Amino acid sequence: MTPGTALRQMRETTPLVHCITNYVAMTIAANVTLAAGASPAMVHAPEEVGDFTPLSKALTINIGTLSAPWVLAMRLSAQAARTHDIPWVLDPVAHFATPYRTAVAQGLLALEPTIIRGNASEIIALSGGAGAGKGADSGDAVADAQDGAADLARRCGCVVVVTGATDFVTDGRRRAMVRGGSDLMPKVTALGCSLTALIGGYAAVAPPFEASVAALVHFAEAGERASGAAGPGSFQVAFLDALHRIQPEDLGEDRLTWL
Ligand SMILES: Nc1ncnc2c1ncn2[C@@H]1O[C@H](COP(=O)(O)OP(=O)(O)O)[C@@H](O)[C@H]1O
Ligand SMILES: Cc1ncsc1CCOP(=O)(O)O
Ligand SMILES: [Mg+2]
Repeated sequence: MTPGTALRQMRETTPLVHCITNYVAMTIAANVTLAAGASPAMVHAPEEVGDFTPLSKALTINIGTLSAPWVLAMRLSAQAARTHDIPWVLDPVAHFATPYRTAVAQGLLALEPTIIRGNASEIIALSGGAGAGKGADSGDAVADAQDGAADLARRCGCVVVVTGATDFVTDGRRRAMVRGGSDLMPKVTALGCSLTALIGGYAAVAPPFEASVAALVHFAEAGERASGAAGPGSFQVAFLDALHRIQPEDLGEDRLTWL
């Protein structure tokens, strides 16, 4: 499925995306997902996620701001997604930073995410390498994460997305890069988390690899359109507008390079 077709289907069906994300990201991730064309719901109480996930067309789990009840909710919803065959996306924010975070990420990995999306430092560490990341921001180049990402994809039977100046996506067999965006994107907090939520929206209507590519192309196009902004503040506004204004025919596959 092409990115344009995926966007058309997402907008026609406005899939409900169950998002468990962090306190920093909640508003922008919801706005990004809405602007692009899906319907996000931020639901994280352990008491209700087991009932809510099965109502959704996709689930996204982001470990940015953890605490024990959230971790329980993450596990319960990932288990529900597996039981009901709902695609789910893992965003392992800074999972290497503390033993607690590492253990939570490994526990979620065992629940077989459909797609993993992280920056280069996160994916290098998740694939067993030693990255330069310290917190939520990457300290590594996407190129250095590619082989580890492909190994991780094969080992986990999932699609792995590595983001940065140029993005990379692999299912362990196919490898593609997506170019575009703006160097203002890493200056706005939680855009990576927002991309994870949007990948959920696309995963509701397209197979995991194609869904990932479509979300990356949509972000790359919107980032480029907003790149004339004076700084990160007005960029965020222009980026949301661009996500909304982009039409299926704007999502050309010319941004994609097969490796
Ligand atoms: N230097 C850059 N140039 C263009 N786009 C970028 C750049 N850095 C990050 N992006 C884009 O920003 C989005 C978030 O990616 P990233 O910053 O890697 O995630 P995270 O916020 O999780 O660290 C992605 O769409 C990515 O393509
Ligand atoms: C700053 C911060 N701290 C904990 S989660 C978070 C947001 C990270 O967002 P992203 O990974 O998209 O930059
Ligand atoms: Mg991130």
